[in-house]
Amino acid sequence: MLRIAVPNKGTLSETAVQMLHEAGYATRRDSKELIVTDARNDVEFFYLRPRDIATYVGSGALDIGVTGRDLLLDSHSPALEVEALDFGGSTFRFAGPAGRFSSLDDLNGVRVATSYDTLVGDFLERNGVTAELVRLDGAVESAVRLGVADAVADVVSTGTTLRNQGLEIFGPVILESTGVLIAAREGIAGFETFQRRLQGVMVARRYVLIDYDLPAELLEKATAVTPGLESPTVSPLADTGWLAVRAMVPRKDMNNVMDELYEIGARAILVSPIHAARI
Ligand SMILES: Nc1ncnc2c1ncn2[C@@H]1O[C@H](COP(=O)(O)OP(=O)(O)OP(=O)(O)O)[C@@H](O)[C@H]1O
Ligand SMILES: O=P(O)(O)OC[C@H]1O[C@H](OP(=O)(O)OP(=O)(O)O)[C@H](O)[C@@H]1O
Ligand SMILES: [Mg+2]
Repeated sequence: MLRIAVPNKGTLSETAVQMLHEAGYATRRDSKELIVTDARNDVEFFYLRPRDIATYVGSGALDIGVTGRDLLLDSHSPALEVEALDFGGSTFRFAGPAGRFSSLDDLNGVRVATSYDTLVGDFLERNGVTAELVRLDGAVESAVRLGVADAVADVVSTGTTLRNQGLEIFGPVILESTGVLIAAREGIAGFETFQRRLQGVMVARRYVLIDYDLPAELLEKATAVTPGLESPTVSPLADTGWLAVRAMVPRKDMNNVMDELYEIGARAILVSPIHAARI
């Protein structure tokens, strides 16, 4: 039975669990449930703190996990990052009081608060900077105002939390992070099926199906606009001068694609969602 670690709290949890649900797996019914056995799919899910997941997977106690790249690197776990997922994207940055710092070198000799002291320590060391790291559990943006640090290093998404504390980003990007699928090792039995199911959910979210009718002589032009994954499906209409065309297009592009197809001469252009996919 495949043993999978899932975040039980925090930013990654809800989206990760929703993704498992869409991929056809059993999920917990209430937030106190820590283990869910999905016998039909031969998988067992362990709901764990996001920060601990890389440790469980890296030790081999669990086979696979969903966590953040920043948490994986901060843990120094030997777990392998196998795939970037479509959620939990953030940037890891230094920030300080407006105008106080301008470059990484300005951090020499100052106190930097962070919940990711290993990640930040490694970065500073690689760059030859010596700072005093102040390890905090969270809400590190308050550390400067409260006087326990001179600067912070933390996850930035919209930047609202920093702004509200009068802090400004400076220096290089420490890390571009995202939700990731991690594995204890290569070649775990059942891993590929699990991975394909998650990929299927991501594809179903990212793409839509487009159908349209087209005068036959315009097929080449229309194929250039909707090349599909392999190539579009083309079927005859009862009127021999016309074709019906179907292809996948990125959801974010669908309105531009519809406009372009209409201008070329396509009609009856319809878009529908994809509920599930195996690519
Ligand atoms: N605002 C955000 N937007 C996107 N990803 C985020 C955000 N905040 C955190 N993350 C990502 O989520 C992961 C875990 O962070 P999160 O803060 O949710 O966990 P936690 O700190 O353990 O939980 P909690 O904050 O509830 O104590 C990290 O990979 C981080 O990069
Ligand atoms: O750039 P923003 O959109 O403002 O988001 C970034 C904030 O979100 C996370 O905090 P979280 O709510 O997880 O609290 P924590 O710091 O206690 O973990 C992160 O640690 C930042 O503080
Ligand atoms: Mg947090």
